[in-house]
Amino acid sequence: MDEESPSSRKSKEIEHKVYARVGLLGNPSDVYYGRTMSFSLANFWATVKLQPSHHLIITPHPTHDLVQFSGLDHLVNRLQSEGYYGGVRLLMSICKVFYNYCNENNIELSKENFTLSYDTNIPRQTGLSGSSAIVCAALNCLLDFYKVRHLVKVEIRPDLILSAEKELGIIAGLQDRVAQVYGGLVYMDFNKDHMEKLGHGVYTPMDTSLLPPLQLIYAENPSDSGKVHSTVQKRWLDGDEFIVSSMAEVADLALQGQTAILEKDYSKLADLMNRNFDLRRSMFGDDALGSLNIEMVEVARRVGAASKFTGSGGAVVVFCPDGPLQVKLLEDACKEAGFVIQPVKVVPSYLNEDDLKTLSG
Ligand SMILES: Nc1ncnc2c1ncn2[C@@H]1O[C@H](COP(=O)(O)OP(=O)(O)O)[C@@H](O)[C@H]1O
Ligand SMILES: O=C(O)[C@H]1O[C@H](OP(=O)(O)O)[C@H](O)[C@@H](O)[C@@H]1O
Ligand SMILES: [Mg+2]
Repeated sequence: MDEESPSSRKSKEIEHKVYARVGLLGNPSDVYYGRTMSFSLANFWATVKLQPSHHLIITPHPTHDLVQFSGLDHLVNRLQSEGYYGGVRLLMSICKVFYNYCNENNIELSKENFTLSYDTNIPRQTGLSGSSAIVCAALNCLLDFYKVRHLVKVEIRPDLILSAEKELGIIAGLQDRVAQVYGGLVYMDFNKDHMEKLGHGVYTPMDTSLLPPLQLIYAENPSDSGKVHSTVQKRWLDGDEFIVSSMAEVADLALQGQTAILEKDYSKLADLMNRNFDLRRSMFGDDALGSLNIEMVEVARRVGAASKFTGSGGAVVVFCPDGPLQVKLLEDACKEAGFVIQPVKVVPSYLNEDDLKTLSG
């Protein structure tokens, strides 16, 4: 085989950055044929780098995929706080899903190999979609490396990213992946008819400047979306009436929220956000949500702000309807409680021309 010079390999290097996401309204109904409104969060991101190489190599991250420890106590502490998994399995899984999708759709892939590595500053397992940011960035690298971006429709990409996580037994929904493929603020309808007919939801990008200033609170608090969802998913599949009707109400909040945002009716938005969390709490129960997560929501509510989880737990999105003085009160309360608070920065849509050409309609 031809030996390439290091500089020629470097010039073929591909890197993609994908941001965290905030579920603003309607989550977790995306897992249950509902609706959500979510946006891509500029505060945190994951990057995946692809370099052409002789063999196909998945590089473990030096800290997120730690395999060398100072001793047994270090190993055990690490497993207790962060669990067994980092991002390697995510990268492997998206490679498999991508390869199978291309095969099934007669998309020819050249025989070249690559080395994939990743980095992320998205707080780990905090419901900010750290997992799908890594998968989405890797998919973007593969699409460009094999030059098949124009052959894989934008609407299908969130399904591929989700399949990569389902493959690993992680229960998750599409909202994260849609926000991360599209960028910006997106209203999503996962109605069963659409999903069955089209194979994906209906995604409507919205103007991010319609959003009021929002705050993000988070804690170092790994929560596993798969574990959090498992009991509720089982009850939903069994047709549990309370779960089915509550989930339908959660989905309806996103529909009402779309109108509220378009009309800049922010007091309505505040009510919808609060109701969203209250419904989650009644369905999942306090034990599954965890006291620290509940406290993050309550800290905000004690200063009169509206708050809810960004994802399945670990981070909270807050709206202070009374403005900067209320934000200051919230900052003080977070400091006292030991939570990190940051103003939300929203990422504008980042579909490029090739992506837009694949959009149907
Ligand atoms: N920051 C991270 N670095 C490395 N791997 C991560 C990170 N966050 C999540 N993962 C991987 O993704 C899996 C699922 O994470 P998940 O519970 O969905 O968290 P999140 O809310 O961040 O998406 C984890 O078990 C782990 O394998
Ligand atoms: O429970 C939720 O709101 C979300 O949980 C998962 O996101 P995560 O960031 O991993 O907590 C899931 O992937 C989403 O689809 C749910 O809406
Ligand atoms: Mg996740």
